[in-house]
Amino acid sequence: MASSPFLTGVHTPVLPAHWRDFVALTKPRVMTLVVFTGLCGLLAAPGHIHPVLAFTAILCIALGAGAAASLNQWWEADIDAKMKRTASRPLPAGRMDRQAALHFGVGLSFFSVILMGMATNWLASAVLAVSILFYVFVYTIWLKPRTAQNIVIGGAAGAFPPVIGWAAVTGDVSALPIALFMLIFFWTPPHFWALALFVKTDYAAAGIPMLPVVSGEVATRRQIWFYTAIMAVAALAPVLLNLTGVIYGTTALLGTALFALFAFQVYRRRESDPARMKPEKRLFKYSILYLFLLFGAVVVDRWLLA
Ligand code: HEM
Ligand SMILES: CC(C)=CCC/C(C)=C/CC/C(C)=C/COP(=O)(O)OP(=O)(O)O
Repeated sequence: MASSPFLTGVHTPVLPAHWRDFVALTKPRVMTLVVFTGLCGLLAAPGHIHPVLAFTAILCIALGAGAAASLNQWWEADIDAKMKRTASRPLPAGRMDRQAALHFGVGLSFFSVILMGMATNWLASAVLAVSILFYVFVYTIWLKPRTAQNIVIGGAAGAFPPVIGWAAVTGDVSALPIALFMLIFFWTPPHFWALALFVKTDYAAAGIPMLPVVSGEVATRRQIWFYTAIMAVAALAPVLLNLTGVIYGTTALLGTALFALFAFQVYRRRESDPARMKPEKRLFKYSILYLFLLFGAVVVDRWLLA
């Protein structure tokens, strides 16, 4: 973009942003999995919800997650500008005014939370509100710039969608959605730190105290392994507690064994072998497939065994 006399700073151009930039602001690729886990929570819940209301509930999760992502980028425009991975986002690239991102994020937050309450119930609406507030205030504003454990606690925000989906149908929260919350909660550290191992130079440049930057690679690899072990317990908990059936049981067992193998390879790794995909990259990619598979299995189980 050519520089404009109306610019008040690098990140605050005066121009109407393209609709595509508003879509980009919602981090659509990451949110596919967020929405999928919410959908699975909804489909696994006992009871009945009208398809139109079910669709509205999932739409609200998507809009709420998009709103939270927009507010995250509104707050982090300067940080994003310093990292190669994020420098081309609408705000650091100067394609959108910061105020527009703020208004979009706040407006969408209210819209999604209120619509959720009107279409389903106010428990689902309240949990959606908590997850947005948690991502923006607890993770983005408070923990992320301060501690290397930022994603462990702050990552809880991303674990709420299955609880929201479940609550939208049942109006309450029981053992299975709590187990699914735990699964995502303990999945997040290996998911993110695996990625942080191969983009850590970016976080160092932006002054964000991500674990590999602060404690080094060896400690990060150890922590990935540690959280994978806890995640394995969370993944198998629904089976042990008899909350799911044989399809989830088999998927969780095999899927988690492979996750543990990849995490162990990350833990053991000392030197790079340029000929092969880095173990951390493999673990990161697999972490996404893993969650899709396990959540899908919860739903298949519920519908086949119903
Ligand atoms: C605080 C917690 C988390 C952090 C810091 C984190 C960070 C990241 C980062 C930096 C990427 C790289 C790609 C990008 O920037 O678009 C990524 C990718 C991804 N994350 Fe996470 N993540 C977290 C939690 C989650 C959760 C809870 C989910 C869904 C349940 C999720 C799903 C994904 C997916 C699907 C991708 C791949 C996107 C693509 O294909 O480009 N993440 N994550
Ligand atoms: C329903 C609802 C509100 C869900 C929230 C979903 C949620 C919190 C997902 C977390 C995933 C995510 C985009 C992390 C990025 O971290 P980052 O922002 O530190 O990544 P960056 O370095 O790419 O900006």
